Amino acid sequence: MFYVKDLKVSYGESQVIGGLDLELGEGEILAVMGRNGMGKTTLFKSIIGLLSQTSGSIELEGTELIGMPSYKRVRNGLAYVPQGRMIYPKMTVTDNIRAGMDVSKLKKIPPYIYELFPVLKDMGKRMGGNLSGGQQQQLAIARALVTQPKVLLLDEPTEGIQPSIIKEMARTLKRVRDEQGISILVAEQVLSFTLDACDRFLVMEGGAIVHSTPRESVDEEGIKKFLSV
Ligand SMILES: Nc1ncnc2c1ncn2[C@@H]1O[C@H](COP(=O)(O)OP(=O)(O)OP(=O)(O)O)[C@@H](O)[C@H]1O
Repeated sequence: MFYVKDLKVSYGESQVIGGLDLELGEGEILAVMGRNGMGKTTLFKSIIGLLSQTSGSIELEGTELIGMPSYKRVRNGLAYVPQGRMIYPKMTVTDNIRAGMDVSKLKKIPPYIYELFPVLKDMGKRMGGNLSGGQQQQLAIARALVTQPKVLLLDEPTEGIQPSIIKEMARTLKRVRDEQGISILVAEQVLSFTLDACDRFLVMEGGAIVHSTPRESVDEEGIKKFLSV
């Protein structure tokens, strides 16, 4: 349902991704793993349309997204939670969630958002910036979900989050997939999290995919080697 084909991305003269292919299946949770600087964020930013020097094909349910500005990609069913979350710190939690609703034309925050993230209901009137890291990550995911995407892109969602909350986030992602039918592409360095959450694993090195394996046959030691410096 979602394909990236022969994706090339450059910053000025330097090509960081040189012809990458990937496929995300219907209802799949796919991990893109790799050390810092291997190109995960560049891949995600180019998929959502934040980088201008991008070529190739990015196709969502038959629609070509290359060349479209980000807001049109979101209207076509992509949602993006960037690394560092980027919630609005001086807006309330409720208004942060509502910020995603222009796209979907939802009038009310759907009940499933609060079923997934009860804390966001309790803290609705607080400023986004006053939430803990884990709560801000939940808020960023909630804001992405109210756009009613087909594909959710998450860039290092566990960064700066406590281990107990990381476990909970893996369960949440599976609920999002199971209950909302959303396919998920997640960039990560934390293997315990992707082992809990993901159906398939890709490893990026130097802007290319160098390893691909389904969850059932994952070689943990092999992936750890890719992740260690
Ligand atoms: N704005 C930029 N201009 C020039 N080069 C960049 C820019 N952003 C990233 N790069 C380079 O592109 C490569 C890939 O970086 P990228 O941030 O995509 O990696 P990453 O795997 O997401 O790492 P991290 O986990 O640290 O975000 C690196 O060599 C980086 O130095």
